Formats: sequence, structure tokens, C-alpha cells
Amino acid sequence: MSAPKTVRWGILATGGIALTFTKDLLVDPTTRDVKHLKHTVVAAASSSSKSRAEDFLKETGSPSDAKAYGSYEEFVKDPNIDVVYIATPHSHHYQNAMLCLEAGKNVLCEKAFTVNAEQARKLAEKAREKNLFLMEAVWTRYFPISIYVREQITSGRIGPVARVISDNSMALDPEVNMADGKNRMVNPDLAGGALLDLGMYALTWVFQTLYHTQPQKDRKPPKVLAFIKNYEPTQNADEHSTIILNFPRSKEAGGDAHAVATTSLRVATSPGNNMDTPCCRIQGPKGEIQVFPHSFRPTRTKIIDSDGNVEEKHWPVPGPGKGSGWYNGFGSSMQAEGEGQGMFWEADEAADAILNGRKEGKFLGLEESIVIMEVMDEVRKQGGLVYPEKIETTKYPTQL
Ligand SMILES: NC(=O)C1=CN([C@@H]2O[C@H](COP(=O)(O)OP(=O)(O)OC[C@H]3O[C@@H](n4cnc5c(N)ncnc54)[C@H](OP(=O)(O)O)[C@@H]3O)[C@@H](O)[C@H]2O)C=CC1
Ligand SMILES: O=C1OC[C@@H](O)[C@H](O)[C@H]1O
Repeated sequence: MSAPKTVRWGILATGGIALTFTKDLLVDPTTRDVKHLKHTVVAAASSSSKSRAEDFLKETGSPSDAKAYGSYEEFVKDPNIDVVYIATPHSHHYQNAMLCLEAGKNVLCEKAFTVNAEQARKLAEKAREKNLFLMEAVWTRYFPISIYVREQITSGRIGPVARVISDNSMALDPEVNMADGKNRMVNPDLAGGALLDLGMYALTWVFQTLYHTQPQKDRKPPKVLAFIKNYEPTQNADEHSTIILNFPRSKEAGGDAHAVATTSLRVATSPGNNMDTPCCRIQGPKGEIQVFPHSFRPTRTKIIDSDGNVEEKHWPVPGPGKGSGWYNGFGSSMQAEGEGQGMFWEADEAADAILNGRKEGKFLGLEESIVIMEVMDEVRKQGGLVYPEKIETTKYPTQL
């Protein structure tokens, strides 16, 4: 076996998920049986100050020679960076990713990929023009549990999927926790609201079971019917979105399939962190697959065959998780002792792609990210949710 190849990461932004991702990135890959690659952090940038980037590098246990930058513009010029992880709010992804791609950097960009589909299309075009890797960081797609569920579907275990019911909701008590309206979950200037932040996971399960499992040539965008309830205090950020989707499919493939995707930042999928409510039910004529607990970091499946037989599996996230810590943006913990967060799997995929010259993610390519953004555009259109022009624009550069 040849020595593992090292991929050199630069971290753009130093907020909550940047910390979690970077700690996970630095977990030894052999703890999850990955032997052909390694990750290292060579730089981090903060738009606030260089000292914030320095503190971030210390807190994450990054190598002592990693460079701290006080501006994203300076950081992208660093020749030692192979790939940039973007961890700013959704509102900033388009401008930040364009900056990286223009500078010739490969990019792994946090979800939601962009504010709208047109921005996603422009990024995809730029990545192709520059022959660079670009992937939306939907970590859940790379979990072994997701791979297992997709395999159960493609193997025909439950028959052609007829219906998917998927929810990602958290009772965040916004009037208490986000009273000033500045929190990115409710702030229109940061593309706030449940849909882009939490709802995209409800849609992730719908898409990875009903769309991604179809042969590429047969994948067709769904028809969408949606309702939005806006969060009163800030307006133009949804507190619930409810989406009904019809996926056109040939008769041979089982005919059209339906899905319901729901999201909320007022009520929870699992009230009181009760883990017995499935976040997703995937239903076919031969049975049903249930996924627990939260759709972004699922750790349990139940398959109920039509004869009543139940098969349950647990999917712990390998560690050592010490320090890599569960992050939900609000300080609560669902992580079992010694577990990692699970963000390393998407990082492994990005690194593997870069080492092997692939330009897109294996389990979520740019075409699918764009279709999902189109669905969210349609939901916002039907629900009348418009963000400020400066974050909807594709004009680059735009000062945010
Ligand atoms: N995959 C997952 O599990 C999760 C993904 N996310 C995604 O990650 C992204 C960031 O979320 P999160 O880390 O919770 O957000 P935070 O608010 O904690 O961090 C965002 C960081 O972005 C930078 N930033 C640049 N401009 C702005 C601005 N105008 N306002 C606020 N921050 C700015 C700041 O870093 P600096 O000052 O250093 O430049 C800030 O610390 C979102 O897109 C979110 O959807 C979030 C949580 C979990
Ligand atoms: O991606 C995410 O997953 C976990 C949530 O708590 C967080 O708000 C979201 O951004």
C-alpha cells in the first residue's frame, strides 16, 4: 500500500460550523478506515480580523505553521491551499465561492449552496470554465447510513418508492433566542428562514431517495406546490415551509412518485429530543424505510417489510470525537461519547475527487444541487419570500 496523499485545506470563515468541520477534518482518517488520503489545514481566514483567524487555528488544533489571514481576498492568493471550505452564511456563498474559483481554488461550499438557482448555475459554469472541483457540502449524503438507504432502494428491497415523507424541524424559540432579528436563522440579509437552512435537509432525503436513485438519464425535476409562513418580527424569512412534490417517472419505474417535505424553526421533528420520531419515511409496495433521528445527522434505520418483519440498524459515527463536538448552532448535544460529528466523510469525498481529478461530488453533483435550488426558488415564489437584491444578484463582485 502506498503512502497516503495529503490534501491541504484552507478554511474561509471562523464561525460555528467552521470550527466543527475543521476539528472533524483533523480526526485521523484511519479511525474510519480511510487509508489513501490525509487532510491538513494550511490556512484560515476571518473577515473580522487576523487575530480571530489565529485563535481559530489554535482552537482547532491546526498545524502551528498554518497561516492566518484577516481578509478572504488575501487568503485566496495563498498558493499552498488545494481546496477551500466555505463556512459563511448562505447569503455570502455566491460571492465567496466566485472569489475562490476566480483565484483558481477548488471549493467545498456549505449548504444551502447559494441563495437561488441562477447563482448556483453561474458557479457551476465558472468551475467548469476553470476546470476546478466544486461541491455543495451536504455532509449527510456521504454518511454510510445514506449510502445504505440508497442501496436498499436501488436493490428493490421496498419496491419502487411511491412516497417519501421528510421533515427537518427544530423548535428554536426564535422570539427568545433570536429576539434582535440579527441571527442568521431569521435575518433576511443573511438569507434566513427555515427553508434554506433546515428545509434543504428535508429535501435532501426526498432527492437522495427519489431522484438520485434513478439512472441519470431518467432523472426529472419535480413539480412543486408549497406554502410558507413568514416569521412575523423580521418578515422575509420563513418559520415554516411545507412542500408537496410530484416526481415524474415512467410506468416501468413505478409511475409518478410523491413527496412531502416540511421544515420549521418553531416546532421540532423530535420534541424534547425524543429520538423515536422518524425524520424520513420512504414507502414502497414491499415495505418502508424509516430514518432517525435528525435528517442532517441520522444514526438509525428501521426497515419494516410489508409482512411486518422489522430490521433495525444503528449507525454510530466513528471517533475519536473528542473536541470534534456536535454543533447545532444552539449549543445542544446529540453526540454519543467518543463519536465524531461525521463531517469528515464529505471532506474525504472532496479530497478523493481532487486527488483523482474528479470535478464534482459523487453523491451530489452540480446538476442536482441546481435542481434543488430551483425547487427552493419555486417554494419561495409560491410563498412570496423574496430576499434583498444584493444577496439574490449574480453580479460579481457585489459588496455585501
Ligand atoms: N453542515 C452543517 O451541519 C451545518 C452547516 N451550516 C451552514 O454553514 C454556514 C455558516 O453557519 P454557522 O457556522 O452556523 O454561522 P456562524 O454565524 O456561526 O458563522 C458564520 C461566519 O461567517 C463569517 N461571515 C462573513 N460575513 C458575515 C456576515 N455578514 N454575517 C455573519 N457572518 C459572516 C464570519 O466569520 P469571519 O468573521 O471569520 O469571517 C462568521 O463567523 C451556513 O451556510 C449554514 O447553513 C451551519 C450549521 C451546521
Ligand atoms: O446544517 C445545519 O444542520 C444543523 C442545524 O442545527 C443547523 O442550523 C443547520 O445549519
